[in-house]
Amino acid sequence: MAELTFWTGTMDAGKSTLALQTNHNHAARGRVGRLYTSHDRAGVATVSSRLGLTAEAHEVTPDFDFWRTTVDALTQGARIDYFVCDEAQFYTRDQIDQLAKIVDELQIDVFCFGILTDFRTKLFEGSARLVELADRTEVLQVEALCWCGKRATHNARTEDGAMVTEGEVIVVGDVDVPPVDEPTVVSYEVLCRQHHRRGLTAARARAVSLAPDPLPFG
Ligand SMILES: Nc1ncnc2c1ncn2[C@@H]1O[C@H](COP(=O)(O)OP(=O)(O)O)[C@@H](O)[C@H]1O
Ligand SMILES: Cc1cn([C@H]2C[C@H](O)[C@@H](COP(=O)(O)O)O2)c(=O)[nH]c1=O
Repeated sequence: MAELTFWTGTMDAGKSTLALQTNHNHAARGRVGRLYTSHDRAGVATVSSRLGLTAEAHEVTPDFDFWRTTVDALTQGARIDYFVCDEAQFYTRDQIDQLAKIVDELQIDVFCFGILTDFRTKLFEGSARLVELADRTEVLQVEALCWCGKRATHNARTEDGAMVTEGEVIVVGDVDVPPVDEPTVVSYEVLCRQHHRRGLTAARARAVSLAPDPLPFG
């Protein structure tokens, strides 16, 4: 029986690496797959892992129809055994519905990878629908860590090291710390819930710890 699987974790947890490994392992056994992604940091129609691997993929835009494209391909004689779908948080609710239908009606395995929540801690549309529909939702075993050493569970968006909670939902970016002298750059940092709640990023925690102690006399 084909399955719809959702692999999730914070940014930098290893999802794209696992997506590429999954594709490699299935292809190595002669299975025929298609790789999909949306808004990858490395550019359009690319799946990229921070470990250096990249692969060509099909770009999923909001109007892309998985069902129609797949039925058309099969009708024209193509063989498809599985899909690997990276950055699935950016897919629409309808697109996830189409993927579930493809699993059930066409017996094609669908492996999805994506983050669960955005910088405001709200579920992404695609991820919410995947949690609702997937046969299995798995959390990646490799732990991304907060600066305090606890498991990171949330994705913070930062500007000049300070956490922000307002803005567009989709802003492509990385978890690298931007150079201090650069103009305002949107970046991301993974945090534990406590530090996300308090807006306490690594830069802010460092600034607080370096602040001089108040004098003992008033
Ligand atoms: N220099 C490195 N050496 C070893 N592992 C690394 C290195 N750089 C990144 N990684 C691993 O790659 C992971 C990020 O992989 P990636 O697939 O890009 O994550 P995601 O798609 O979840 O954002 C990190 O959590 C870390 O385990
Ligand atoms: C939290 C959050 C993230 N994004 C973007 C930033 C990255 O380009 C991707 C996540 O990629 P990764 O492979 O999991 O590191 O999503 C966003 O647009 N909005 C957000 O709230």
